[in-house]
Amino acid sequence: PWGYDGDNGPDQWHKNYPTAKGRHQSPIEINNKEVHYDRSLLPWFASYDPGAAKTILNNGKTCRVVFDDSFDRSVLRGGPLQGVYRLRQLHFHWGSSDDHGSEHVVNGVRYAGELHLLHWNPKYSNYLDAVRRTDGIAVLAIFLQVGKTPKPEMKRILEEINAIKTKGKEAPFPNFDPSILFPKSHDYWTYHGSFTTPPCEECITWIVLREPIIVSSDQMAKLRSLSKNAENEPDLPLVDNWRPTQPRYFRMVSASFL
Ligand SMILES: NS(=O)(=O)c1ccc(NC(=O)NCCCCO)cc1
Ligand SMILES: [Zn+2]
Repeated sequence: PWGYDGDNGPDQWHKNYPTAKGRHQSPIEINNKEVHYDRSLLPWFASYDPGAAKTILNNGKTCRVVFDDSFDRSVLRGGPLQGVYRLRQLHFHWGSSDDHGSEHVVNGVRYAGELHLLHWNPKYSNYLDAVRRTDGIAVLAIFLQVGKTPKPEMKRILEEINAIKTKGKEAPFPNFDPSILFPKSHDYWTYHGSFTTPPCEECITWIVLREPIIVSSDQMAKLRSLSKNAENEPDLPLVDNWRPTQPRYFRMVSASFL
């Protein structure tokens, strides 16, 4: 199956997932020179119910928190979006050291990691139907920057890491409102793109926050202590689960800020 290593890595994905060579792939480089300020862009709002949080799991590719998305319980609205989008899961991408790991790159800057909060459009009957639509999915992306004064709210997720060390491990993760992880500023860039992993469907309205959240080097090391193998297999560190930037082609990246 696909992965991030040489033989099954991002350059090979298109062999089994032809969409990976599409014209609307993610992630991309976001460069100030090519961004268009769009003063008609509205602010975005998240209204999340902490009770919607269910479990945290290691699927061998990332660390994912799953939410109850059986009704409009935790939603994202505004920004470039029409209507509300339901929060389904959040997960992370990170590197093997603090100097890289994010998927999107801003003016040549790679961050240590990137948090993705994935939402789907309930005008479609279910998630799998939404991933087949260009306006089916909205991902809020937040950069993780290593610094001295880490965000205490990250602790809750990282404390659970010990319970999901290996692939397939899952633990209850109740009472969690991910909006506590948001940075102060809601400034964002937005563009149309894809899943950053196979099948790489081009169904995502990306909302990439300009302001990173600060995490500690120890917190990044905690993420890197996850293994991509199952419990009874040789230990393989789960690191560098990020896709390199893809060609922007004829897409416009809009900014909500000057
Ligand atoms: N990194 S990302 O673009 O936010 C992302 C989110 C979900 C997924 N995969 C996912 O939801 N799989 C479930 C069914 C996919 C439909 O083919 C892949 C990448
Ligand atoms: Zn992601």
